Amino acid sequence: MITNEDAGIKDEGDGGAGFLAGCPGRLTGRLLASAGRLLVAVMVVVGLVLGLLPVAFVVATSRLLGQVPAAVSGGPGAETALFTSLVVAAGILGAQQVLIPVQHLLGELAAYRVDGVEQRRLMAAALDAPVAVLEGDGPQGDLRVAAQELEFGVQSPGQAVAGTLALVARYTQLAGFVVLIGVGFSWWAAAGTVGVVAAFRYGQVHGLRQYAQVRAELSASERRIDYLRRLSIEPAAGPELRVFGLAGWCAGLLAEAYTAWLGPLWAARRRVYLWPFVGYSLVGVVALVAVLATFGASSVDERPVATFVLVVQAVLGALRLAEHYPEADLQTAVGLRAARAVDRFAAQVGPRTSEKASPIESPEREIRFEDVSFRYPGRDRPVIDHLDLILPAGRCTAVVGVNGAGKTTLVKLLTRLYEPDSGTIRVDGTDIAAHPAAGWRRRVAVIFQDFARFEVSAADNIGFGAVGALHDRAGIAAAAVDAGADQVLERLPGGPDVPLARHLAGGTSLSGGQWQRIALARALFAMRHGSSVLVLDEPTAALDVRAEARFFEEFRQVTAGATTVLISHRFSTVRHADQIVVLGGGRVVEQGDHQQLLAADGQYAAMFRAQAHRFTEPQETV
Ligand SMILES: Nc1ncnc2c1ncn2[C@@H]1O[C@H](COP(=O)(O)OP(=O)(O)OP(=O)(O)O)[C@@H](O)[C@H]1O
Repeated sequence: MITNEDAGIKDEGDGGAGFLAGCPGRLTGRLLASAGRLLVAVMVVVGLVLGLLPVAFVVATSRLLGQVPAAVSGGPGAETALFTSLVVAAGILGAQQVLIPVQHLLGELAAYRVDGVEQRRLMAAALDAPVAVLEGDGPQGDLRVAAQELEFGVQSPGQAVAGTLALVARYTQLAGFVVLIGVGFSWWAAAGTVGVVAAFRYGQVHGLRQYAQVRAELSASERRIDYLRRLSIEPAAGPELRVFGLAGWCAGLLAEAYTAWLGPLWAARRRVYLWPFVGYSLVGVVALVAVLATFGASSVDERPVATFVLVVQAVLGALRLAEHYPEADLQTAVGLRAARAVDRFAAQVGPRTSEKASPIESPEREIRFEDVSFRYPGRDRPVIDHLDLILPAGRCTAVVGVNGAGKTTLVKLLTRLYEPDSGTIRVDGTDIAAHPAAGWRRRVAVIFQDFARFEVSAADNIGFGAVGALHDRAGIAAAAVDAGADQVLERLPGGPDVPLARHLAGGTSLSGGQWQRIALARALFAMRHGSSVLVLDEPTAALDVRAEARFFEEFRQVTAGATTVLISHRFSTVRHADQIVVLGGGRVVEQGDHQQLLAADGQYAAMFRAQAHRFTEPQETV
């Protein structure tokens, strides 16, 4: 659960809560650097000019009005002076009209650059993250927030940077008007005007920041809405939603989730945004009345018309700056949220590990689990509990056990997707944790129970077993033959290069068993390119009986010399393994070959007989 302190919403000086909110803090500083110094410098200059132009316009038009009496009375050169002032005022107005789109374009460019940098950081961290981090609740929330904001770019870090730079124009303009009031009328009135603007702005910005904080606190609700929305529109659960008549249930849950999200949001909006805004605005109105009363009390006769008009325009111009800034306020209040999420996520992932680590030696004697224990984060009981196990090199070890016994977890430890809490996994005496994980993984080919189905061609799906050898089309074809996937490839409507995703142009889809053969071929292709440890977690669960029998007939030949770990609930295949290990309670409870374990008449024998019984018992006829 992410607290507000974790989320860094209040602190960090990223703008504070004052009317100058949005000014660069540490985080904004880093993001500004991503936009590029030159671009930021140009934007600051454009902002300064854009801020000064309205002030200059007020001066020019006041001067123009001041020149009218002389022009009317026909004084020498008065008409020319009037015309010059008119041209100057029009020029200023024109320059403003030209610069506003320029400011907008530069802002978009800055946002694009900053979001690009953040997006790359996020993707690098996500692809580098240990599975344990990726599966954690907090990191998942951060990933979602960051990916969503960066993808849509509405209130993204880049927009926060663009918004921050847009404030230069606003506050330059305010400073200009204040100077005009000070010089043209009184510095007390100037200070009063600043006070009015500050009060209004504080109400606006403070409220928005509180609102952003509430949004951050509701991220769990947002995630639930996301899940339900995806459930409703994506094809994965579509068939079951329809067959079990779950559409109404899904719609109801979605409505509930929206209410659970919007209720607190609306309440918070009233609490933190509306009422403080009303309060600060009242303060502002009182100060405004005081300023205007002072001004009204002074006699027009005391000052030239031009000065009077100048001050009136300056006061009104400054007061207009007390409004909500659509180009900056929401962006600076919410936009940094994704950048903080990227920072937090990257901090949990730690420094990047090298993909280029050289592979460590293949096992010659054994892979040994020594007193290994492991507990999933948040779980109170260990899944693997002081486990000792030897996997002889070049032999096939089958691992069996009831559902939830920890077989897949064993594979995750072997492939270093998780690290043991205690104990060591050694390859010929060397601790695998002593080397970069990538170096060890290059020796391991694995098919997980829920293997990946990449939305690329069948050939690439196989080639991803050794991505550096993707060009080895003959090897891919041979691996496909070994896995019995050659017929799948041959029957593909557009050949092996059509994408295996129906929503892609020319794409097609495969059956579960066909996919499993592709995944098998992927692991076997990896074996052709340097992997020597083969891990198969339920490799034939989706294969028909003939395909399974054929696979295991050829399996020994294809995997000859490889250190193989085979997890399966099918005892017809397990029985051929050189060694069979029964896992229970996180430890090895039985070990031996098929005959030895049958003779021992323990758990294995009971499980084997139960399964064999199902196939040999005569079926009752009705
Ligand atoms: N990512 C996870 N986070 C928390 N607990 C997990 C996680 N993955 C698995 N577990 C738990 O660890 C235990 C062992 O799971 P594992 O998948 O290793 O079992 P298994 O022996 O492979 O089961 P099966 O035969 O059903 O595939 C189960 O109780 C499961 O709930």
